[in-house]
Amino acid sequence: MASVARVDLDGNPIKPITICMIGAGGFIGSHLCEKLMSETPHKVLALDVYNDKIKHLLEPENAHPWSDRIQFHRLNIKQDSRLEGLIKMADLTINLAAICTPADYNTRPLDTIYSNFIDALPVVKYCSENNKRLIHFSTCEVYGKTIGSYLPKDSPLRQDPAYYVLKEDESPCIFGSIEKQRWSYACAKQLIERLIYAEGAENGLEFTIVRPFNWIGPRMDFIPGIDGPSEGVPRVLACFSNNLLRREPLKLVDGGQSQRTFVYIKDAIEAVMLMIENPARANSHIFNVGNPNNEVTVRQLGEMMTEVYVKVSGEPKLETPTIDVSSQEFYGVGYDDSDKRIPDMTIINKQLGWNPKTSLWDLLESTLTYQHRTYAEAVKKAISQASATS
Ligand SMILES: NC(=O)c1ccc[n+]([C@@H]2O[C@H](COP(=O)([O-])OP(=O)(O)OC[C@H]3O[C@@H](n4cnc5c(N)ncnc54)[C@H](O)[C@@H]3O)[C@@H](O)[C@H]2O)c1
Ligand SMILES: O=C(O)[C@H]1O[C@H](OP(=O)(O)OP(=O)(O)OC[C@H]2O[C@@H](n3ccc(=O)[nH]c3=O)[C@H](O)[C@@H]2O)[C@H](O)[C@@H](O)[C@@H]1O
Repeated sequence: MASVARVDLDGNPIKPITICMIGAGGFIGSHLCEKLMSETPHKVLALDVYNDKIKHLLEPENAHPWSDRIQFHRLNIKQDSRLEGLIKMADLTINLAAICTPADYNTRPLDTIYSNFIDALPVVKYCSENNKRLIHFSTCEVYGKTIGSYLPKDSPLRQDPAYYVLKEDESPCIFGSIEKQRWSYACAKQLIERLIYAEGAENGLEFTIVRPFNWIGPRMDFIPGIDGPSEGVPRVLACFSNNLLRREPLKLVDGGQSQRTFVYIKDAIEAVMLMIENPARANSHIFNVGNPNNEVTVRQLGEMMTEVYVKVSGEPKLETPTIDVSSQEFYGVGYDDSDKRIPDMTIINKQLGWNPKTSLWDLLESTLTYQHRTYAEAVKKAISQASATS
């Protein structure tokens, strides 16, 4: 490790710690492990059922300088007696494990609720009982819909940020009716947030809750039929990437009118690093982590991804680059949507001085360059094999 002492935001030296990272093999976990290995002296106990996305960090033949600082434990937290022991061995637990693809919320609501609430319970309990710090990954979906979405379409108040900007300590959580099973995920995440908050208030649990706002980048989800199930529906970045790779129109659900703010995974990881290394500033807080400057409708996202992909692949644009599909057709019964998601940044700015840097165009350019490099050949091969057998 570099001999220059690393210091926290208050100028104090940072002591190396051991982190129990649950869900370390996923999209966010893989980027966090990479950062911790390449830039810090911390140790990681990486827990997951899969490790494909962190294989490059684990392979001994690469003889990484960090090989004694990362240890993979293949386990399912639903049923594994090793969990408490691993939490006890660490100074900090980070829980990322969850079902978090919207296509599952209304079609597998029980698995969604169990994964996001019931399975997270023992993690909270073991942290609380053993006096271990917890960073828990929640979601911006806990805000649900904006207050403004209930105003008449022509109301001038819809333009007033008071009706749509989402604040950790003020905004309500507005979900649809129970038949709209889309909200099973948000509701389970909300309840685990309330439980963690209560453990802090009643039993002194040291916790930080993260609410990511559409973090995107390389290694997010999967490309159906290549490194995931052919019928699987990942999140929008991977859906649109898959369409672009296969040269088929991007599907805009209900006209692509919903709005999102997208933040580059590498910017967001900087925020998590600040939380890890500044416990006194991060404990007992809930943080929005997003990029309010990168707002687009899903239609605009599709158009921008199409332009960027032309640039990175050198392939011409399709004559019909997008098509509209109904949400019922795409996701099935019980789907509903968040209309707009702008994170208020006051708390994370004040506590951690964090700001996102990367524009939407730039983050799409680096991400789609990765998608093209990683998948274009495999997709071509899969298409030619399918046409040979049909
Ligand atoms: N990516 C985002 O923008 C975003 C936004 C909001 C919230 N989040 C939250 O952040 C967390 C991580 O998200 P991600 O995008 O990295 O998702 P991901 O699906 O890529 O990663 C989750 C990982 O958890 C693992 N996991 C799930 N259940 C498990 C179990 N029972 N035992 C062991 N491992 C298990 C999965 O195998 C997967 O590798 C989730 O809690 C998600 O709800 C992410
Ligand atoms: O990433 C987040 O911050 C959170 O929000 C996501 O929810 P959402 O943004 O609705 O999920 P996406 O699949 O990324 O969809 C974004 C929008 O694109 C639309 N979409 C998706 C896929 C597609 O092919 N076409 C399309 O129009 C969806 O209907 C939705 O309006 C997921 O719930 C979580 O991963 C996470 O908690």
